Amino acid sequence: MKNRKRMNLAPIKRFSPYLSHFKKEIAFALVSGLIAGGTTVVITAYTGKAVDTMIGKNQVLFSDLCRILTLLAMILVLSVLSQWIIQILGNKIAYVSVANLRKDAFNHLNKLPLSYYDQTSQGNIMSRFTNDLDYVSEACVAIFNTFFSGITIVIVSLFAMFWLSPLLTIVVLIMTPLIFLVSWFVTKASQAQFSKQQQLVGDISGFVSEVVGNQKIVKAFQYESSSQARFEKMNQQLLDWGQKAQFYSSLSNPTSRFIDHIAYIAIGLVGGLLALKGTGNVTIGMISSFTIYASQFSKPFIDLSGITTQLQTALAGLERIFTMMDEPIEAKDEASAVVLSKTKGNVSFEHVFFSYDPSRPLIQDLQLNVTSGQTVAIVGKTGAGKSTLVNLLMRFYDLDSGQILIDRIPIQHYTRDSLRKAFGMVLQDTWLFDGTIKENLTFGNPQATDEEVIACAKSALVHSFITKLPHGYDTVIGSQGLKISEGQRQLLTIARTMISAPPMLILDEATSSVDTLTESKIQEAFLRMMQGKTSFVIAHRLSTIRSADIILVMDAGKIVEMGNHEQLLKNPNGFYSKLYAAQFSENN
Ligand SMILES: Nc1ncnc2c1ncn2[C@@H]1O[C@H](COP(=O)(O)OP(=O)(O)OP(=O)(O)O)[C@@H](O)[C@H]1O
Repeated sequence: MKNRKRMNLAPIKRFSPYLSHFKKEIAFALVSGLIAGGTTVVITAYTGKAVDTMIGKNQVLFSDLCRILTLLAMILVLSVLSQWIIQILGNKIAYVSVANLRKDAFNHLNKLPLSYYDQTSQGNIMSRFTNDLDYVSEACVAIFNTFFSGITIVIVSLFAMFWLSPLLTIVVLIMTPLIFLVSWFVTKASQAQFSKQQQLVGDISGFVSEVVGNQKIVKAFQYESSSQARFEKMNQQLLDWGQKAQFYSSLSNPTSRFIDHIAYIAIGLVGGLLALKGTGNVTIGMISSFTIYASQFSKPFIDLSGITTQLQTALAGLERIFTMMDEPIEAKDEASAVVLSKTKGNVSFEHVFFSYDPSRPLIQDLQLNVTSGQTVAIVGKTGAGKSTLVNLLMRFYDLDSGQILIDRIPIQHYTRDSLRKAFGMVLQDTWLFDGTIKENLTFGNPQATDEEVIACAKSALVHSFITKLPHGYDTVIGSQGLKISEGQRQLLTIARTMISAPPMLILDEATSSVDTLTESKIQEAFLRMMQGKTSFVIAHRLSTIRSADIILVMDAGKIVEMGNHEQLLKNPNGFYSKLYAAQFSENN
């Protein structure tokens, strides 16, 4: 059986509260729609009357004609004004309600747990906020504009036509479904091409951003010609579909005009016969009014046929955004949760079990006690679970069972914000935003004084670099400003963490892309920052590992060995000894 695509109207119900803020505007737009529809119909009737004042050569009733034309001009102003008001109100209702929905959706997005981001691609999330919501606002504008004036025009012109001539009205009513059907078929054919085109545009922009964002890799692997070929293939496809879409949509105007004209002919023919027979007081003016009524009556139907596919696309967009808004947010803080303001930095893991995917157990029965000021170096092969440990400390994910305690209180008894604030994080991916160096440095502590900022920058060994820049601490960095090296970025993030003065630290030692001098600077800055603070370091440098109070050796989510450097080396067959021999003995 053919699988028919049905319109799912549930998203409209869900979207209606966003429209309900605009009751006044909707009422006003409906009144304006009534005026616009009414005046359009009256204008048509008076145009017919004006024609009837010009019966033939030397038979023009000038005074009547002038009176009708003056009246027509006044009604025309009213009609244009009311249509303009409808458009303004329609735009306002559409764009403000979609802006409110976008705000709520972003607010929800901010509260979603990391697991949602793990499962959903970035492009997918972004397209909901851009394309999908754009379709919704465009469809809203189109619907409001068609709806508010269209409905009244259809109703009033139908009454006017019946009042003038029921027989001619039947002719119009027979033609209207035909006009609607033809426009609907043409729109459907072109929209099918347009939506294929839209999807391909999305694919092309994804491809271009991937190639642009990975230019170094593209160049290093000489991917240019393959990427060019792939791009050209997509581009050609886009051109083909675009041309097809344009071909079908170019049919829309001539076909609906053609049927319109057939309707005119039918009205002229039937009207002429009636006039000749003297049936129903049909006049030439009335026939000319009727041709206009016929096109006014059918226009909203033609518009409607154009909107149905637009509406479908918008509904699909609404559904996607609401699906995202239905995703469960991070569990709220417990009602009795306290703020972790001053911590001594005692951290323990008690029988912690955790897995990202229940079918693949990861952290199993992890036990660890860290006392205030200790440095914990976490080492292990790739995929051992080092970053996972950090994710759990920050409560990015909740445990399957067991407890993590800070100062003997389970972390879920603290507010999430205060818990995360208690840790300063410096990861491999340095994050700096477009802005001045000072703004970047004080991001975590906007109240920091200039003296504090400078002291921390000195301690992070980045002050002299900053002062040599053209505008010192006010130098703008980022895409619009100065480009800085990876090592400098690292030092700036270290300074930023020092300025926000967190009681505990989570560090991921970057090993790549810096020269030896910068490397030793970063290491020194790290050590200064760690002084006296409980620190968890995903460690790659031998010196950090050797000087750590506790070395956690992880494998497949378990702590396989624990102790300090000397203790662990005592077991020559142990995991650490082997790791040490493999990775560090040369440097030693
Ligand atoms: N968000 C996630 N969703 C599902 N599985 C994940 C997720 N993050 C990590 N994993 C899996 O959990 C395991 C441990 O990953 P983790 O990132 O903690 O290792 P790691 O020791 O930090 O590795 P590396 O040194 O390579 O960074 C891996 O098998 C990884 O595939």
